[in-house]
Amino acid sequence: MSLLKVEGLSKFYDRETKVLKDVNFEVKAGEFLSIIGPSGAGKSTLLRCMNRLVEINEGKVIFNGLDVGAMKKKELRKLRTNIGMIFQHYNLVPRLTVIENVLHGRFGYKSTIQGVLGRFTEPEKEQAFFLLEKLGISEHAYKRCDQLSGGQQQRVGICRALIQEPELILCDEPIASLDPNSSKVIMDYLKSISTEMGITCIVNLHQVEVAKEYASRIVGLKQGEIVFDGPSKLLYGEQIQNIYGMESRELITV
Ligand SMILES: Nc1ncnc2c1ncn2[C@@H]1O[C@H](COP(=O)(O)OP(=O)(O)OP(=O)(O)O)[C@@H](O)[C@H]1O
Repeated sequence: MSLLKVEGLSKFYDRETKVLKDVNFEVKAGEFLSIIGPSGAGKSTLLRCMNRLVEINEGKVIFNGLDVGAMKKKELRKLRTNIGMIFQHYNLVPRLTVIENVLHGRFGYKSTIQGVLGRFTEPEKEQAFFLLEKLGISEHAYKRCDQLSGGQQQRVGICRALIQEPELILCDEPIASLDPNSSKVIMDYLKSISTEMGITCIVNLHQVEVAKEYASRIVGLKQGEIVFDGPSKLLYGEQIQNIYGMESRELITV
């Protein structure tokens, strides 16, 4: 059974423009999939329909056999603990410490009062440290997040997603704000999360060459439609040109 199924998904923010048009694909547990496409193709919107950060207008998103579009508040909360998310601009609370930001990933398991009071158990704190160590940033645990570099902040974002114990991690342009060295570190960690922990990863990327290097499968989106879906090794110049159009000239070096 597939972990995620997208069936006939369409999305419009206003009546005139359909941002996603009849999108269909399935993701199996353990896959490392990249969604690529030019700016405005609908990559972020597609990712956000999967955990309903944006509402679905037509079609279905099925996660673990459950209809995401039909979920009520409580089910949606449960879904979002099961699906971690990593953002281009990290979405951390800058004035809070690294460890506090990581522990925020446990909010989905808490009552509002426990969350507000920052009541976390010892095993949760130990797990937060374990993850920070795994991601090589435990020495920064008590620093404010805004004292960290972009690459380090993104690693905090990954820890926050992992402490949720998710089955799926959605990554929305995780390296778009990072230099090449930090980008490699982040992509290597995401890959190891997938291979070592068996967590399914869907990664929106601008960089075709990075998608080809890391993802086993690529979905190419153009003006809200899937124009490529297949193994990364089968994505060549012609398909890249089809996805990116005029923008593609500088991309066809892969
Ligand atoms: N909240 C919103 N309200 C109205 N229009 C939106 C909203 N979010 C996105 N759009 C529009 O939907 C289209 C797709 O945007 P989206 O961010 O999903 O594309 P993208 O492929 O992720 O682009 P980028 O790579 O530049 O982030 C764009 O035309 C964008 O302007």
